[in-house]
Amino acid sequence: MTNSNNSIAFHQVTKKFGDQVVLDQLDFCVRKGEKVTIIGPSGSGKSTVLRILMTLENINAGTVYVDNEPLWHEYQAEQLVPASEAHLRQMRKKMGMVFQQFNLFPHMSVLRNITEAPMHVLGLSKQEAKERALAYLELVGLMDHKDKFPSQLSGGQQQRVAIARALAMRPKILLFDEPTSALDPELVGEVLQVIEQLSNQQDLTLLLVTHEMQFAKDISDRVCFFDRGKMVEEAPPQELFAAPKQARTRDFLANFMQNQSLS
Ligand SMILES: Nc1ncnc2c1ncn2[C@@H]1O[C@H](COP(=O)(O)OP(=O)(O)OP(=O)(O)O)[C@@H](O)[C@H]1O
Repeated sequence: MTNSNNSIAFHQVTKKFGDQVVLDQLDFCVRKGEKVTIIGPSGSGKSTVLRILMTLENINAGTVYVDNEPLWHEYQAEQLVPASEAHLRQMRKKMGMVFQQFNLFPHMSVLRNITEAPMHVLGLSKQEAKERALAYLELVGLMDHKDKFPSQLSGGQQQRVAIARALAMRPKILLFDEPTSALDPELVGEVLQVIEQLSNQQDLTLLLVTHEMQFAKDISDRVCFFDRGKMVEEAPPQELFAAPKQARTRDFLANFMQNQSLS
């Protein structure tokens, strides 16, 4: 299963909540530098994939590899054993995540929201963390807002801060969980624009869960359709959207188009 081209690999991963099987012996890979979107109906396990990667959820069976190292396990005497907290801490540094609900610290300025983790997790000095934060604020177009508090920003601006905060940890892999779902429609574009800019960074691996089909088309190298805890179909966007091979993918896309035209 380890393949030096892979950034992320799920090998026969099962995840249950009680009796409910949410991921069902899932096999799924993302190559280094690849930009992949996961689409699929509500409850199909899309966010669970991201939460497992961020070590927010454990798995019941199978193995997850990040950068060719097992995430939820580690090797001891060439045997895979459950991961220690130290191993999980080390692995978490490879990834950053942007959540639907921004999750900024409300009592901290925009700048401090971004400098906290580089200082306390990576051990950067205050000055180094500040320089890094300012560079990413520039990238997301929010330099003028560095001293404001999250409540003084629009949802779109808050999400751009959240992206800068994730980038400031210099992750190899960036995960997005429906980053525009909590935004008013007029604020969606500015966030998508920043993500689109990131999608041009060759060595950054992007994995996005989204209901924005046009966006998935525009930025992805590959789109994966999930249903009932399995990956039903995967293809470059122009193929998957124009000529889905599986009936379940066709039904999902047809339903989606119908809802769009009704709304
Ligand atoms: N902490 C939890 N405890 C119990 N059940 C959970 C938990 N987290 C997720 N689930 C259930 O697991 C299933 C998959 O959830 P998940 O959030 O991965 O779906 P999704 O495909 O991202 O859906 P959506 O598009 O609605 O966000 C759902 O039925 C959900 O109710």
